[in-house]
Amino acid sequence: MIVTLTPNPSLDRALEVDRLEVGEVNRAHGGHLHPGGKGINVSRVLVRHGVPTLAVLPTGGADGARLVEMLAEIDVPTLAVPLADQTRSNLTIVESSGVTTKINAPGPRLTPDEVDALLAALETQLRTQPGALVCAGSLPLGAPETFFVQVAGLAARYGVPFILDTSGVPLTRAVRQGGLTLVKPNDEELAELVGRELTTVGDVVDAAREVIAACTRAVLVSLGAHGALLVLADGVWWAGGPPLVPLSTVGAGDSTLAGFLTADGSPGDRLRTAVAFGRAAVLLPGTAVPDPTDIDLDAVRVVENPDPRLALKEL
Ligand SMILES: Nc1ncnc2c1ncn2[C@@H]1O[C@H](COP(=O)(O)OP(=O)(O)OP(=O)(O)O)[C@@H](O)[C@H]1O
Ligand SMILES: O=P(O)(O)OC[C@@]1(O)O[C@H](CO)[C@@H](O)[C@@H]1O
Repeated sequence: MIVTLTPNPSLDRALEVDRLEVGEVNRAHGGHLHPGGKGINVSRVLVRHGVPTLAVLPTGGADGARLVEMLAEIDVPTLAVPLADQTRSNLTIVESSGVTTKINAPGPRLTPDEVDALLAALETQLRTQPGALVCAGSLPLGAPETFFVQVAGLAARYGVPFILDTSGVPLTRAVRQGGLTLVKPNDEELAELVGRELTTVGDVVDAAREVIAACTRAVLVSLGAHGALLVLADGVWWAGGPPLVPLSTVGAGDSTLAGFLTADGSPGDRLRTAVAFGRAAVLLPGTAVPDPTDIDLDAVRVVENPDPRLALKEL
C-alpha cells in the first residue's frame, strides 16, 4: 500500500488552442477536466497499474466535493479532510505544437486547526505501516514552510519510507532536516535547491549527491524531453528515448514517479519503467494518466554511468 499526501490538490482544467495569442481572445477547440495535484496523480497511476494506494487530501467547497467524486469514479480511495475554504482549479493551455502553459492558483487558506487535522488524518494511515508515503506538490496558504519536516517526523515515527516531490522553500527545509528515502525534483527544481545552474550530467549528479549527503538514499531527476537520471550513493543511471511531441506534459513527472514505484528489479530497470511511464503520460491530453497498454519499455534506452561531460540537452 502506498499512501499519497497532496496538501494542495486541484481540479485540472485544460484547454486546447492552435496557438496561444497572449493579450488576445483565444478560442479553444477542446478541453479536459481531471482530478489533479501531484500526489493524487501518483495514486491515479498506481490504481491503473493495480498497486494499492490511498490519497490523503484536504478539500473544500463544491470543487472539493467534485474532486472527491471524480476520484471515486476512477476507484481511487481517498481520505478527505474538510476545509472551510475552496479547493483550487489549475488551468493548462496546450498549443497544437505541444507547448504547454500552466497557471496554478495559490489554493485555499488553511487554518492552523485544519493543518493539524490534515496531519492527524495522515497519522491514522501511517499507523497502518504502509509500504511508502509519497508527499507531492505545493503547500496551500496557511501551511507552515516546515510542513514536510513535520510529515517526515511522522513517517520516521512509524518507520514508513518517505518520498518527496515538491519545490522551493518547503523542499529546502525538508532536505535540511533529513530522513527522506527518495526525492524527485526536475532539473530546474534541483538547480534551485543547490543554488546553481545545472547544464551537464556531471552537474546534476554532483547536485544529487549533495542532496543524498544531506537527507536521502536516492534522487530521481526528471529532465523533460531528455529523460531522467537516477542517482544513488553508489551509482548513476540515465534513461530516455526519442523526443515526443507532447499532447500535454502535465503530470508527466508524477507518472514517472509512479512508474518508479511500480517497478521491481535493478535500479536501471526501475528507471526504464519510470521513464516509460513519463513518456506515456505526455502522449495523453490534460492530466490523463497512462494505462498498462500505453507503456512502451522498448522505446527507452538505459545507460549506466553516463558521461558526466554530456550537456543535458545532448541526452
Ligand atoms: N517532450 C518529451 N519527449 C519525451 N519524453 C518526455 C517529454 N517531456 C517529458 N517527457 C517524459 O516525462 C518525464 C517527466 O517530465 P518532466 O521532467 O517535464 O516532469 P516534471 O517537471 O516533474 O512534470 P510535472 O511537474 O508536470 O509532473 C521525463 O523524465 C520524460 O521521460
Ligand atoms: O501547484 P503545484 O502543487 O506545484 O502543482 C499542481 C499541479 O500542477 O501538479 C500536477 C502535475 O504535476 C497537476 O495535476 C497540478 O495542477
